[in-house]
Amino acid sequence: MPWRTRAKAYRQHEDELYDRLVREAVSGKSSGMNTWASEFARVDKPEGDQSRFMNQFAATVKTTVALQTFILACIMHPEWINKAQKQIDDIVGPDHLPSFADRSRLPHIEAVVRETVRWRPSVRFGVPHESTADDIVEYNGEHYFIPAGTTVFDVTWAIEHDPGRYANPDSFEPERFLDVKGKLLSNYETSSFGFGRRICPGIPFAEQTLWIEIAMLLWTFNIRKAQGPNAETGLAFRYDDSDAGFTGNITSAPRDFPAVFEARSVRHAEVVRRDWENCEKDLNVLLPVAKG
Ligand code: HEM
Repeated sequence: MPWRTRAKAYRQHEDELYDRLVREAVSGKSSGMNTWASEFARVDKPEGDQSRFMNQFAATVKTTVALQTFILACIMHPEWINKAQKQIDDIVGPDHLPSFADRSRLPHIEAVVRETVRWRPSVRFGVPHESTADDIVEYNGEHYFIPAGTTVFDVTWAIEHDPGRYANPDSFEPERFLDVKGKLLSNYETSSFGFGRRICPGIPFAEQTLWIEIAMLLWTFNIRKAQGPNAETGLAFRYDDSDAGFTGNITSAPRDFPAVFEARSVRHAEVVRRDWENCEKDLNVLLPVAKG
């Protein structure tokens, strides 16, 4: 069966599954509880069908925002790129794209993924939760009373930018996750995917997706600022990785920016074209390669 027809069938299957999961979450059937999802969906909103909001949340939070953030980091903090590309070149070589089979031997790419979700978390204020009972929380020797019914935000950005945890938190430095021998530090934890019972269940999927996308992008391209004037203003584009450079409500994505992707060599371009042609012909060619 041609891959587009199969992909359509998968998509339909996925939509049905997703709709069912949303219906069960909204009705409280899945957890037997009065969930945030059901409360949110019950209240009439001018935007209409709330399942669309949830759909959009899952879709946009995914890896898209993190990948845009990664590209902005390549442009604004490029100091680490040579080292990461050297590791890819040493391990993978010039004749094929990286695959998951290389993952354990490319700790630098793993560190780039960790730094991407730390540096500018896609959900920087977390997702609001409502406390179900009175609670007392201890923080830095102080005790705080949180009454039942309080809306609580876990401000991921503040945690990931705590200078007590990370030196120069505003700077993109994947090496912070590596020891002096270039091995991954073992004490990794992140708040970028939330906390506790409702922590993001998509973490392995998100990390794997980001890993393979970042590895392939770095293997293939040099990514740099666009030169020359902005077509709209006639001025050089002003890149911005501050708060003002990001936009969104629950998710926080970089504002649109131009980027140049330059194949690292003629050979790299040939390999990518060859793989692209193969996977255009048959998805079965791509999947085993991606699985490694
Ligand atoms: C870089 C990518 C991603 C980031 C930064 C991210 C982040 C988050 C955050 C912060 C939450 C809220 C957790 C909380 O309430 O404490 C969340 C929830 C959720 N995420 Fe993700 N996520 C990502 C990718 C994904 C992917 C790929 C999937 C699905 C395959 C996914 C599925 C979900 C679901 C279903 C929830 C709701 C969980 C619940 O309320 O029980 N996420 N995510």
